Amino acid sequence: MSLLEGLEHSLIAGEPYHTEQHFSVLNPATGEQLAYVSEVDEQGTALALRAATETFNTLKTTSAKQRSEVLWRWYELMMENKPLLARLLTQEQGKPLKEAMGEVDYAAGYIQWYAEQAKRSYGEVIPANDTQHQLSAIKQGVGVVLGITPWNFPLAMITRKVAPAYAAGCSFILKPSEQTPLSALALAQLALQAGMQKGAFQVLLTSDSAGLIKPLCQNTNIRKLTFTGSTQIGRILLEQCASTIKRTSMELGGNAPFIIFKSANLDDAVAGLMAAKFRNAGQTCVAANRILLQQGVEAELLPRLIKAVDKLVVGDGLEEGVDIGPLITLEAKDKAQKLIDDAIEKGAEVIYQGKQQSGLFMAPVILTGVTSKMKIANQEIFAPVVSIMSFSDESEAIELANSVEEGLAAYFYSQEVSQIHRVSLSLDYGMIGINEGMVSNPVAPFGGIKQSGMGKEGGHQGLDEYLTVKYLCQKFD
Ligand SMILES: NC(=O)c1ccc[n+]([C@@H]2O[C@H](COP(=O)([O-])OP(=O)(O)OC[C@H]3O[C@@H](n4cnc5c(N)ncnc54)[C@H](O)[C@@H]3O)[C@@H](O)[C@H]2O)c1
Ligand SMILES: N[C@@H](CC=O)C(=O)O
Repeated sequence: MSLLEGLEHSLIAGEPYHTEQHFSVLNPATGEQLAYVSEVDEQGTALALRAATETFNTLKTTSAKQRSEVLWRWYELMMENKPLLARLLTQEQGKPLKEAMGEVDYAAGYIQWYAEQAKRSYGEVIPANDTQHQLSAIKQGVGVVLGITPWNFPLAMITRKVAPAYAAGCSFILKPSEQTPLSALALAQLALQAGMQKGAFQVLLTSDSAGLIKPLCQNTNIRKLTFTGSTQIGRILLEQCASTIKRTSMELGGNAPFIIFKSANLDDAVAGLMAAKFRNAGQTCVAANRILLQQGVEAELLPRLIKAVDKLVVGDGLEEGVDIGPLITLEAKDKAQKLIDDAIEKGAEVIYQGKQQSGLFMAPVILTGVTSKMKIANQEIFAPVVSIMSFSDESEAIELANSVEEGLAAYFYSQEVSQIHRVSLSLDYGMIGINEGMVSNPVAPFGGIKQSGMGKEGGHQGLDEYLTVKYLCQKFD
């Protein structure tokens, strides 16, 4: 069977699960229906829970080496199917094909990393205070995991959860975004082909996330929830998990400052900003949301920025040469336009406006004179809009940067060694790009602080999210 056949049903205990209720998956570039997928029902959910619980027990009898080998095979299958996966991703999510190819590599990179890390969940021997005891700490899989993922990275946001969970010996039930379920199903089919147990990675499809997820959050068989999405939904899920004291990881929204100091190499800063702002049409959690420009560099920097932005091509991501695909929905485009209008009303100036676009496409916009009073500085724009604020000195830049409730990623450009040291320590963010606009990397701990969430994905830290530490205290006669 081709990878793309049968991507219409939830995948439960290794089989497609058919129901009568359906919802449409649309291509945001063309509006055409890509698939008409079935909604999981209560029976299907119960079946998935049973399979996940049984599989967690089976996984206890597998070695780390066996799980590592399955992950390696899954990685290889992803790479073998890279063009198919990338095309499907562009069709359901909209990002340009070259970015989709990059996401396949990035997503597979997490599987490869955790194939290696699976064998390294070391425990420790603890020196006892006497000679009659041996104390140690071992690590074990946390149990059945529920994962909920967004639409903006339909592959990578899944593999960076499922791969470490499986490496740790956990079974996983995924509820992907209703906008991008097909990539999730394709990933799960490849995992099965790679030899993953049938209940190890199951996918539940629904357009009623709230209805499906609330009882699962309250279910005692599920020991962990890992969520990637907005802060607003993260808050609701934390409340729902409180009754069963579930372990949680929360990868939530950002509002990244991108600070350009006088001492920066301005060509590098523009290149970094283009990557941090325009990847995925601005729809990334780590997108540069507030560009903080030191007074005095505008005259040199802005013409370079305008020149780079003017080269961007907006269009269907499947077309050659396209840099910016459609936004995910009309609401997303309307929201971005409202943020621009509010900023203009409060005194911001549009210094660049690309050619107006129809449908879900949006041309790049550059605004200057943005202040903290404007809505655009206080929420994720999630669109190709560069929003520029200005500051006079380093302490003002840090105060402005830290003035929001989010703390996911921040970026700054400077060539002064002592300034780099000071600013790195002062920014209240989980990830800092220093003279670099792209921080994402499977080998490093990705995650935010403050209201951007808790927990890490990637790095050796990402495995610990799925492990519990058990202390063993053994007495000798
Ligand atoms: N920190 C990170 O690593 C990271 C990565 C990617 C995206 N994000 C954030 O995700 C957001 C964009 O994604 P989105 O629009 O899909 O976010 P969202 O919060 O609307 O939805 C995320 C997921 O939650 C589900 N969901 C929605 N309401 C729910 C409910 N009441 N109960 C249970 N599940 C529910 C959705 O169906 C989707 O699968 C942005 O805020 C972005 O910053 C964060
Ligand atoms: N862009 C992030 C995901 C958030 O949207 C990443 O690179 O992993």
